[in-house]
Amino acid sequence: MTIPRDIVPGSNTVVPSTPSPTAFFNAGTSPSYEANYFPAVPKKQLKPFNTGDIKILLLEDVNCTARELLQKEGYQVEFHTTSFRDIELIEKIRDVHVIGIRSKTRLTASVLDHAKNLLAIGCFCIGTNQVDLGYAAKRGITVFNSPFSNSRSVAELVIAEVIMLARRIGDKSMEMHFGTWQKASTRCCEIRGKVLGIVGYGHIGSQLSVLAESMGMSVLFYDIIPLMAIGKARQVKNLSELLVLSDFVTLHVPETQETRDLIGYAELKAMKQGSCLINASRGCSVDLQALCEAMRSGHLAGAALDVFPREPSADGPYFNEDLGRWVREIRDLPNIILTPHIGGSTKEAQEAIGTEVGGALVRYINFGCTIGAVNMPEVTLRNLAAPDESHLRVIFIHRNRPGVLRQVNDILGDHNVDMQMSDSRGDIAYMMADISKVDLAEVHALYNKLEILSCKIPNFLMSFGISLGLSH
Ligand SMILES: NC(=O)c1ccc[n+]([C@@H]2O[C@H](COP(=O)([O-])OP(=O)(O)OC[C@H]3O[C@@H](n4cnc5c(N)ncnc54)[C@H](O)[C@@H]3O)[C@@H](O)[C@H]2O)c1
Ligand SMILES: O=C(O)[C@H](O)COP(=O)(O)O
Repeated sequence: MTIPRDIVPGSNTVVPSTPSPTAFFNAGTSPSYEANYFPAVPKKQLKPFNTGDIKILLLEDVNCTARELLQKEGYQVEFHTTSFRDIELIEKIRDVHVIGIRSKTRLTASVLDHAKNLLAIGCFCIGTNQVDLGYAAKRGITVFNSPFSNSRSVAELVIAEVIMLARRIGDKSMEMHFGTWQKASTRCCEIRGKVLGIVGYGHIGSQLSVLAESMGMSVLFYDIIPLMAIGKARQVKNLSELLVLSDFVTLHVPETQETRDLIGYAELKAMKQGSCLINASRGCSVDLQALCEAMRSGHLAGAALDVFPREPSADGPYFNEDLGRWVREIRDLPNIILTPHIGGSTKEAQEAIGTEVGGALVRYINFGCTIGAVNMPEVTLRNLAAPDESHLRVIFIHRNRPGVLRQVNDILGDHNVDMQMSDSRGDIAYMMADISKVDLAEVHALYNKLEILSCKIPNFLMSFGISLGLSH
């Protein structure tokens, strides 16, 4: 169905001659309603858009697989290798419909408030702690990530680090670079027969468990939920038990309130004399001052850090304060491997992430499908065998309150509803319906009614319509 540009006054949309998905969107909440709880975003005008109107901002050198995929859909893609902060980020995000980021770009509530057109966020990584997920949901903004495409890369890095720490390779390599030949076996050991303690037995932790056992290590793990152990690994009851028994402790937990300073003075003291610590999860999980002291006293034999309390937004020389307090001291200590957050930075992982998150964004924009979303109910409908221009998909995102669906269905009820699905996640509800046999005038009337409803109800977050005939 071709939606003419004059269907809504004020639209700049030019419908391309080759058919492409065409949609409407409308976002906003009633400013007066529970302003403290739900964001008061100014009401936006309902306007038609087609793929050529969709503006996508990709930051942090998101892989070219994603860029190509999104460009192929006809979206306008702006690409940057670095992350942005504060005013620069706010300026960049103001008009875009989609933003793609990795772990560095902080999308806080105050940044999101400036993103008036934002429909979706793609986190081209595993972690989503850099985004205020709850606030995004309250703004009707759907967030996607890649839950496991870089797990193997992180697990391989950790195995390498276990061996490097056991053989003090970081220091020996540095000595050679600076002209010293120092051949010694003192404080060097094999990893065979040693105990690897994994904290967080999710995608990365469990993958690492397999690799470590195949190298002859014994694996213990601690997780807040009971999990099936792989191979001969064994789940321990608490963190203390793991710390006391392990030769190498490695962290693979998400950033949460509970994992902040997970390893501090008491935990380091509980670790075995001469053991090593590896952190490739998030910088805030280890108290660096405590680590410095544990290393200086000789209680710990080594450490590997891939993540830091703060991280620079661009590549190049860094100052200690760019990474957080105690980094200067850590840089001077022996047998500490420092890497610039490269756990997931491999060709394989980045290509897979680009395809996965890029694909999820295309499915969301073109079909409203939220499968894989981390802050929205996961909703989709089966593909129509032969959709034509009379098929329209309507998406209505609203607060999960009694009566809203009835009001939406009162409007849809005037049409032939082929399929419908709605689901909720906490306070957010997501309704998707496919209607058929609608002509252009009816689409116009339907959207007028939905717009009037969205102005009247305090529970409205976002709605859009997709012409299924064109998106196939
Ligand atoms: N260095 C890197 O480049 C890199 C790459 C990928 C992921 N990461 C980080 O690693 C984290 C883990 O990744 P994943 O894919 O294995 O995640 P995951 O969600 O699959 O697994 C995390 C596990 O940690 C457990 N957990 C949560 N809180 C815990 C706690 N307080 N104590 C013990 N266990 C706890 C969970 O139950 C879960 O089993 C990510 O959240 C991300 O921050 C870093
Ligand atoms: O969360 C992740 O996947 C990792 O921390 C990797 O983040 P990056 O894509 O910024 O390297």
